[in-house]
Amino acid sequence: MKAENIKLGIAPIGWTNDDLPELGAENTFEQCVSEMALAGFTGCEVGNKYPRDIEVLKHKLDVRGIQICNAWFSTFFVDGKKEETIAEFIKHRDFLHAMGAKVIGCSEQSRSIQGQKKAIFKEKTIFTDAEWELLAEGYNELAKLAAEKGMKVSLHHHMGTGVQTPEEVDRYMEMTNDDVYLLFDSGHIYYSEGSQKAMLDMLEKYVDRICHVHLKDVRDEVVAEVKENDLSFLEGVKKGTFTVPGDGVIDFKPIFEILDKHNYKGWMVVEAEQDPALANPFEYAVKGRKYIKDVAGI
Ligand SMILES: O=C1C[C@@H](O)[C@H](O)[C@@H](O)C1=O
Ligand SMILES: [Co+2]
Repeated sequence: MKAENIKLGIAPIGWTNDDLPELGAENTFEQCVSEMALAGFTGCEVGNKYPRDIEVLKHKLDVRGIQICNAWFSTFFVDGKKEETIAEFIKHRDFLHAMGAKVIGCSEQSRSIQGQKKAIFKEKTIFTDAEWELLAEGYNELAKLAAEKGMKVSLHHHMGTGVQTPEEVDRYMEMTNDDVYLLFDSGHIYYSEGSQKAMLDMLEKYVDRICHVHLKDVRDEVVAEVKENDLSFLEGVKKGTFTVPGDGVIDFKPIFEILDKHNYKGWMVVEAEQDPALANPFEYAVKGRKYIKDVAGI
């Protein structure tokens, strides 16, 4: 890949999982960001243990050569919470802007089952036509608010949410304006469809409206167990659904080729939530970084 186009980050979720606080409770913020830098990354997303004071956070990241590139934001437009979502979004946008980030990765969490004890393959939420209108209207508005600060808003397609499958991503992309973007997460689309082709088709189709990339690998044998036993998303995470690129079933070479062919400019963020007691986060960060070097040449 063209090194000048790409910045490489890693998410803190491999050290401490905010969705499952018992995973990695022992890992400190300092350990996490030091190990990210030591593994060869220059950016990261934001976790619950990060200091919220902008100057303190900037300092602790600057000395390690790390910058914030994005942070998750939950929207609730379908639940009818437009005003609350927008008020929270503005605070989140301003925090990210102060930290120097250019993108805001959102997820529509209305009726999401990703944090619930429900069978992830059987009980996902489906939006009605009227709910899709609420979603699109909300994201069109977020894009304008992001643009006020020279930023881009994106939606993270995600297991267990109303925007998970290729058809749902198509609908989101069709119903929103061209200044509303997609956050591409290799692991979530592979998990949803069980297919490398579906993952690449989605990337190729929307690459020009993708403004942020999560690199997540998947263990097929864990997905099979999740399906067979009607496990929830988080039960799967604990068992090791996800891992770093190069450690699972996904071939990332064509992902890198598509991004490169279309001159994608931005961040690729390794995001591999798994139990840090079983998968040492530093060692897995090094492993993911080495795979990217070997396969993408950067
Ligand atoms: O971007 C993400 C943020 C996490 O909290 C989420 O559950 C994970 O799977 C993901 O892709
Ligand atoms: Co992600």
